[in-house]
Amino acid sequence: MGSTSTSSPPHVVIFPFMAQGHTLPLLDLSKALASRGTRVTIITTPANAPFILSKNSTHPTISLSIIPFPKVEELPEGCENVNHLPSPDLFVPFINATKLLQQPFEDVLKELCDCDSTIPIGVISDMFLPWTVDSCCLFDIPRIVFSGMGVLPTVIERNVSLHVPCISSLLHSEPINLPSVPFPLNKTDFPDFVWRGDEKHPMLPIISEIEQAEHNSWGYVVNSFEELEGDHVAAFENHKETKAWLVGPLLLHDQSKQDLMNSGSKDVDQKQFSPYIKWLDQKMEGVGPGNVIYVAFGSQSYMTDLQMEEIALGLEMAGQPFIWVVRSRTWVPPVGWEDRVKERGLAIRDWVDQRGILEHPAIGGFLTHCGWNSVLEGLSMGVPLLAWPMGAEQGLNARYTEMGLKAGLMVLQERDAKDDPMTVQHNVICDSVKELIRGDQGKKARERAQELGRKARQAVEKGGSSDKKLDELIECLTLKTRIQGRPADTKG
Ligand SMILES: O=c1ccn([C@@H]2O[C@H](COP(=O)(O)OP(=O)(O)O[C@H]3O[C@H](CO)[C@@H](O)[C@H](O)[C@H]3O)[C@@H](O)[C@H]2O)c(=O)[nH]1
Repeated sequence: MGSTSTSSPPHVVIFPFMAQGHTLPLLDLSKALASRGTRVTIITTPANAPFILSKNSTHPTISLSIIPFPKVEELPEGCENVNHLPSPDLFVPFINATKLLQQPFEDVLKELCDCDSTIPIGVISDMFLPWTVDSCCLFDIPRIVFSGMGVLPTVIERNVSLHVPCISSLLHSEPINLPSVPFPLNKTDFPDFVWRGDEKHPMLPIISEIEQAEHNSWGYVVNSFEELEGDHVAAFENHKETKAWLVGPLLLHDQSKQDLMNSGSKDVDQKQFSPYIKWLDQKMEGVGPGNVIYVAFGSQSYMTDLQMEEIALGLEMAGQPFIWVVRSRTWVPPVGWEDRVKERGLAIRDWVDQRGILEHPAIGGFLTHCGWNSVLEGLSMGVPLLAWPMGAEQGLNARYTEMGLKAGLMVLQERDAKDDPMTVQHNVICDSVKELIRGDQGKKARERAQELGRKARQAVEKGGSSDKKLDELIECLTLKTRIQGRPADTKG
């Protein structure tokens, strides 16, 4: 058994899943690790590299290792990111294609392990890359899982499978009360294939692979913090049979903003002069703080043109200034709409700096699909949420925000006879926006969001709960390597 060289800094390999909602938090984690003296190698593919480089260019101890994305018949040529899939039906073929990254990934690990100073103390890889656990075993490197979600959805999904034998037979309106969940749920808060009891759903074999790989992994890092979800960590660890480190909100660790300010980098100039930030500055002068509603539904949601139309009309009717990130490639606004709202609305058909928008004092609320990153980003900036879940675990996040944290309101979405969601009408959107920005319930939600934002910032400050957990994670990995010997020492 060899001894750990004290001269080289600990080295962690990070392998994000190719979807912005999964990549962004791991880039934040990379920066947080790098700022603690850890060397980081991020694994990615050619088409994803420019985005990662644009976010990480200021950290000399973070490097990129680029492996080729496989050519697969079912996927459009050059499509290397879930956000560029033309249809959600291609999600499963995309996941299956990523399995072909295993050999090139192992080639990278081999190269790193061949040199004493670059042997990784751990690999942090996304849950959607379950096969990485086998690669890690091959080189005797601990694999740590990152799911992108919070703690509670996992605990809730586990509890429902234990306590509600046939969720699909429940009525939509029937409340589900689960032990250790302090608010009632509806069956449609769960992912579709869970509450519909669809045993042939193509995601099920993938979930089973993910669970098996988690079982063989060394631990879990979670983008959440003790003060938010600490009560549910024991149940989470119990279910996953592994230890969980709550190290979030990861976005708040980001020191690069400060670094950039100090270095006078052009990224800061770009941010200051981005048209929507200038527009928000003007709104601040005109209508004061907390009056603009920010509307965005993450990087993966799909919406009908009819629903887009209702949102446009609802925002117009609400009379509140708004910024709306429009992801649809097909929708065109109703005739005259743009002229009618041009004084107080901005519809952007591009990738925006969501965090930059949310931290602007003009923002008073966030109409969101409740992807976990959006929830954390809104709350970290003290912005109350108007929750409109659209899939995955978002229904659970939405219910938690509204009833558990009391930091948001929900858009009322009716369901048809088959329990499919119906188009939300413009008057519902209008009333919900008005209540969030100007109503009493919105005021209470804002106060709660601001309180949670303060707690979130404390968690990542020096000595805060997430700051300590991150130190502990590096320490445990380093110690494990010291005790067991470096992976290279165990080879032939
Ligand atoms: O123009 C844009 C659009 C999005 N974002 C960022 O992209 C991320 C989107 O993440 P999230 O809000 O979590 O939404 P999704 O992209 O839908 O996330 C997927 O991944 C999440 C984490 O696992 C899950 O909670 C969601 O259900 C799942 O849909 C956030 O950081 C946003 O700030 C931008 O910066 N600019």
